[in-house]
Amino acid sequence: MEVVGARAPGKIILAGEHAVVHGSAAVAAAIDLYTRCSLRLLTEDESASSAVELELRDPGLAFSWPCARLREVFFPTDSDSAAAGEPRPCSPDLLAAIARLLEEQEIPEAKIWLSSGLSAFLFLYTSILGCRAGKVTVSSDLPMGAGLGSSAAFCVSMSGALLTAAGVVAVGGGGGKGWELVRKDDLELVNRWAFQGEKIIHGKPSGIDNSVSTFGSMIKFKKGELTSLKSSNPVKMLITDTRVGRNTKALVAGVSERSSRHPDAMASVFHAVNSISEELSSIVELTANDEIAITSREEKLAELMEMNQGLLQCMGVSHSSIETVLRTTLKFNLVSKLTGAGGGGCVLTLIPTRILFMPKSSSRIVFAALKLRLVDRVFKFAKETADVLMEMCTTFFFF
Ligand SMILES: Nc1ncnc2c1ncn2[C@@H]1O[C@H](COP(=O)(O)OP(=O)(O)O)[C@@H](O)[C@H]1O
Ligand SMILES: C[C@@](O)(CCOP(=O)(O)O)CC(=O)O
Ligand SMILES: [Mg+2]
Repeated sequence: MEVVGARAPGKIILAGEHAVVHGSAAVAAAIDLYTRCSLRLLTEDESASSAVELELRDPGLAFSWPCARLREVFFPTDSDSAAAGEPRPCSPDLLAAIARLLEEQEIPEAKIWLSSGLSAFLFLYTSILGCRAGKVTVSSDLPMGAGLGSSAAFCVSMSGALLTAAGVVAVGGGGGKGWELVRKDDLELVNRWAFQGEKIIHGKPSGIDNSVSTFGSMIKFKKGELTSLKSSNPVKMLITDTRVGRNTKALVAGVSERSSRHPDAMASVFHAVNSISEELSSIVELTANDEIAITSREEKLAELMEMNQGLLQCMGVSHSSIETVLRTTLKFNLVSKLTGAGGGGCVLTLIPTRILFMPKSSSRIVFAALKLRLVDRVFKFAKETADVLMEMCTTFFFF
């Protein structure tokens, strides 16, 4: 049995990160960068030592767990009791046992952040397939720990591959093309399993990242409810990666701690973010027939992004690297906000149509100047090489 190229996209959050964990609305869109997962169940002949193997192409690491050792940890009392049909959480005891199991692997200290992804992998694999020998290969276009939802894309592509190998999800059942190839019920099952994986990586995820990665397109998300947003006018964003590493779990926990120290003030912040997300989602859905000029629509979007960024600062999740990108883009009258958990990671800059409609040569000059400044600034504090995430031509996302 072989499943090839199950893939799930990363995302940007246009408004509402962190507040969404506390019940506010948020708006997110899938982007054209993917994590891919392939899986081959091994027969006894192929796997003499009978093991579960994982190859992570991007960090360039491979892991292997003997099935007998997995059985001791995951099914100590009886035979395999994987039940792919019903997603369930990983108990704290099991999580602690997985952490001990991972100590047996020699994960390089510089890549220790992979542990949470490996824990999610082991939990999803054994929950869905039991301790059957198999080889899983993962590759990704996404930077990890940068706010573009690599953890969710990892869990969604993994759950999709595992559930397909288990024979629970059928590719082609939904007819149509692309996402429609998998039936809606099956996508929902993939999403629910991926959420259990995200819980291992994020601690307390809202579910927005796995939902937009599973269902694609642009969504509004509030308290576990997803509304699909239809936008006929493209919005273009530049994504800049500050290359300052951070960890979503710690940032989400930090906001919760601030919220328990200042419950009333933080409730007001979350309430304000909710209003911003609601207004932003109605603006992106405006059609060409609505009587609002593109420029005034973009001005409103920019203002909402600016307000959201201020509130993210209030939550304590901005960072000097993010502030540097904000100041740099502001010199060109462009508005930016962090996206994802913040604390470093990626920043979104709204690129208004007025720039895109400039004669080609002058718009190129603006872009070149912007890019140079960003590279220059980002280079200074990150001490890294040229650091704008992608070339201009590939950083525009059309919604
Ligand atoms: N391709 C992958 N292989 C292994 N682990 C991954 C992969 N992608 C993401 N992860 C896990 O997700 C973590 C990053 O998730 P997170 O801190 O939520 O940031 P983000 O989701 O914004 O990239 C990584 O530290 C790793 O544990
Ligand atoms: C901060 C948060 O709103 C988004 C986190 O996104 P990312 O892992 O930084 O890509 C957390 C969540 O909603 O689960
Ligand atoms: Mg994440």
